[in-house]
Amino acid sequence: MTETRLRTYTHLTGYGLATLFITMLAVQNFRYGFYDLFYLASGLAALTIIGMGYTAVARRQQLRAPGHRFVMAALNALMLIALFSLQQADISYWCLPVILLNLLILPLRQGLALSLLVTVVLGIFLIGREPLADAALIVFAAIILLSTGALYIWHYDHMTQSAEDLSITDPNTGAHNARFLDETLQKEISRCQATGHPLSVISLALDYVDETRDLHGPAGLTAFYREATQHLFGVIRAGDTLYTLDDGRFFLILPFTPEEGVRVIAERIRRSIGEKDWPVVGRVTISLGCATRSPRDTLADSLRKRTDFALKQAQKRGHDSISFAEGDVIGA
Ligand SMILES: Nc1nc2c(ncn2[C@@H]2O[C@H](COP(=O)(O)OP(=O)(O)OP(=O)(O)O)[C@@H](O)[C@H]2O)c(=O)[nH]1
Repeated sequence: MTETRLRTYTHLTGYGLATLFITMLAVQNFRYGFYDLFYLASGLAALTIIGMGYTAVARRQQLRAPGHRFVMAALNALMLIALFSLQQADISYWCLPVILLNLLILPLRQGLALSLLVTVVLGIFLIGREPLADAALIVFAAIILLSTGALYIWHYDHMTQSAEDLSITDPNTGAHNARFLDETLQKEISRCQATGHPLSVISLALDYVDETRDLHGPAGLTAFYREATQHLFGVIRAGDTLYTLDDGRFFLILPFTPEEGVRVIAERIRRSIGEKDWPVVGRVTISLGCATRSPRDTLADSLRKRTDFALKQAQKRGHDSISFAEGDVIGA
């Protein structure tokens, strides 16, 4: 299940349960003739129903959906205004589920800020009206609810983020992995089609891999890939992204980079890797295949194929060289 769909279900369930609970309160108060509380509950129920409608309408944007902020702000404001204007201590219990609903519906910081505000206002109201022990009990319950809910949601957010990072990161090098490459490259291509900005890519491989593995073992090769990743991160500019592929190749996506630009950066990378004395493996060389997106490259796959072909050309013509998808070669 995607995060967007999960949030849609969570928001619908949260608003749905709140609507059920508040409607029961409305009916109960109507039966006993507490019309003020009946009107208050009806107003709150109307807001939670609006929240459900908004969730359904904006179901594809649930990760951002700014409308929830307004619904929840109105719900909290109505509750606090009623607390002071109706002067009924019973309403203080209604604040408890609202605190939980804030945390469930809003992003953690906003939910926490709103719930803290409700708790503080609730405390001020109760201390002025109720015996201290009763006031302390309700405020304590609100704080327990608030901290448990916030802690749980923080933990969930953290776990989701870690799982997401792990699924797109190569565990050895710390760069992004092949799965994320396809996703990002397709997005970059679509962006270029819309804006007309240039886009270039580089496929990069260590020369004489088998010999290096024989000489220094798989651990030596792994150490080189790790070091080279850090080196490349230092060479490329912000906005460029680096990927390590399963066969030991590196791939670079260079947004806003025209053909002349990719020639500059490719040569810079080739030279800087060749000049460095690497731990374990010592001096090494690399080959690079480069391509700049043409209007024919509407799919990530076609741009990757052209780049891989250019890399093969570079490797065929002698190592320590750069080949461009058009066939130009510079270097050794
Ligand atoms: N994507 C990307 N392009 C680069 C990088 N370095 C150089 N280029 C390209 O090469 C061109 C010339 O780069 P440089 O020789 O460093 O000249 P520059 O005037 O300092 O480059 P910028 O001010 O970064 O545009 C740039 O305009 C870019 O298109 C890099 O790290 N990443």
